[in-house]
Amino acid sequence: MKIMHVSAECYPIAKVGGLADVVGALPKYQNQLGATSNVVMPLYDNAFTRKHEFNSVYESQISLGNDEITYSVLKLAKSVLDFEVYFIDIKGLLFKDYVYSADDTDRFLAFQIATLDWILTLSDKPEFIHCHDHHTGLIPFMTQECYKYETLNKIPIITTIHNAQYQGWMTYDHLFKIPEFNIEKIGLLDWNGVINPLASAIKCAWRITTVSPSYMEELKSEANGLESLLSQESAKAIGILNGIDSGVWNPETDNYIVENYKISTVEKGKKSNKKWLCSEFNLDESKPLFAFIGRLVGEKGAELLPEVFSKVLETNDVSILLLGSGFKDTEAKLLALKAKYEGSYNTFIGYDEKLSHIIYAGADFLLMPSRVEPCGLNQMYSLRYGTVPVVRSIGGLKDTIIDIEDNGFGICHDSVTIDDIVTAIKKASNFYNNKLAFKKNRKRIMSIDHSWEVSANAYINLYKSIN
Ligand SMILES: Nc1ncnc2c1ncn2[C@@H]1O[C@H](COP(=O)(O)OP(=O)(O)O[C@H]2O[C@H](CO)[C@@H](O)[C@H](O)[C@H]2O)[C@@H](O)[C@H]1O
Repeated sequence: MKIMHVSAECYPIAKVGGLADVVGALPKYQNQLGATSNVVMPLYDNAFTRKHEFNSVYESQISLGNDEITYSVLKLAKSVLDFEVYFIDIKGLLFKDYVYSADDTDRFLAFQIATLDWILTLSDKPEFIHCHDHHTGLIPFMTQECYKYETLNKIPIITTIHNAQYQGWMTYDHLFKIPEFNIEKIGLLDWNGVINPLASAIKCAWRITTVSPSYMEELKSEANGLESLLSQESAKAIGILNGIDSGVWNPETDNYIVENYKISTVEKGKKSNKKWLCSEFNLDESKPLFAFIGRLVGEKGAELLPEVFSKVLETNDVSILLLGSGFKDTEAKLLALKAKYEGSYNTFIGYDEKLSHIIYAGADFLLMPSRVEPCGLNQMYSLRYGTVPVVRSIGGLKDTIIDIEDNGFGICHDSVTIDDIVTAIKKASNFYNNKLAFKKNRKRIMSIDHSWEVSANAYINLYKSIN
């Protein structure tokens, strides 16, 4: 079975969020199941590409409207991953020092066209093309409707929605950049009067998946405008829970963390990591340490955090550490709190992979007060590192975390309000003080298995079900 994943991100090559983690792990686990699964992605100007050498396997030109653009398909000179990655290199357009920015429309249009043009030339074509999010959302339409890709129209296209909030909207000024098709089919691109790549993918892909079963259900009533479309197409849609790469996210072997540990040494291991964090960020290690890691955006409930933290720190004996970036206003408010709560609160604005691993290892609790959470990986990483997730029960969080009061192992709250989040933190704090139960729970959560094996197989079965 030959599968080609098409994605804007892939760990460890280029990561903005959870999409990279999934695309960096799923092909590896599919290969372990006997498939030949690889990835095609843009070549960016980043630390990974500067550190590695590439060979060109194909060179040609695409038309993007009136422009003729030269592109190359590159491969790593020496394979460093457990799957093959093909890079679409377009100088001046894709090859930038960022993944996403204001010029995404042309960049990802060019990426999709170059990818399909190149696949057309392959003698050994993929049997399934697996697209991820709206950056690849026009591929199902183009293979189905564009004349030049007619020979690809028997290849099943699967689209996975990692986040339906972002849809890649573009105005009709861009229509002429899409390779020629029967204009009567224009409705397959349209949603509410604009070209909507995610909506188009939902209409045209052979199968739609979301990254958790609950998120699939929730999208039917809340999908940033796509509710009715998702309900209409629900017969070809399924939710498959993400896994985690247990090779990368393993406290026993993780090279990033201060001291490695396993279930039998969890108390000592976590203590060393917490000590390092508390000394680095001037926090009191005798108090329970609550952490937040993620994009500071509305979906994650991030703009409530400054007020939540103030309320909690006024009356509770806790330490809080935040790692993230996003809304400038939220960043400024979070930074401003530092002076007031010196010694029990700190925040690191930015992206730092190594620090995120140490936080999963050293924190006692991980906060995820998400408004929307298609799956969420942070809670699964934190379980593996013996850190108790404090989550809002939604999407994948609902599918993976059970509250301690329901014989579970995490702390859950129902709504995203300041009061609800503060109450959940207080409940977590009380749980921390019940030392025996807390320690027992750490061992319990570390043994929960969320590795990719099961989900990678679910995708293989999905491909097989297409005929
Ligand atoms: N400042 C920072 N420094 C270092 N690391 C940081 C960081 N901010 C975030 N990360 C890392 O980025 C990843 C975030 O993954 P999530 O799945 O939680 O969220 P995201 O919303 O990006 O993904 C979307 O896609 C994924 C994958 O399908 C879904 O799980 C999710 O619900 C959906 O919103 C984790 O590996 C986390 O450690």
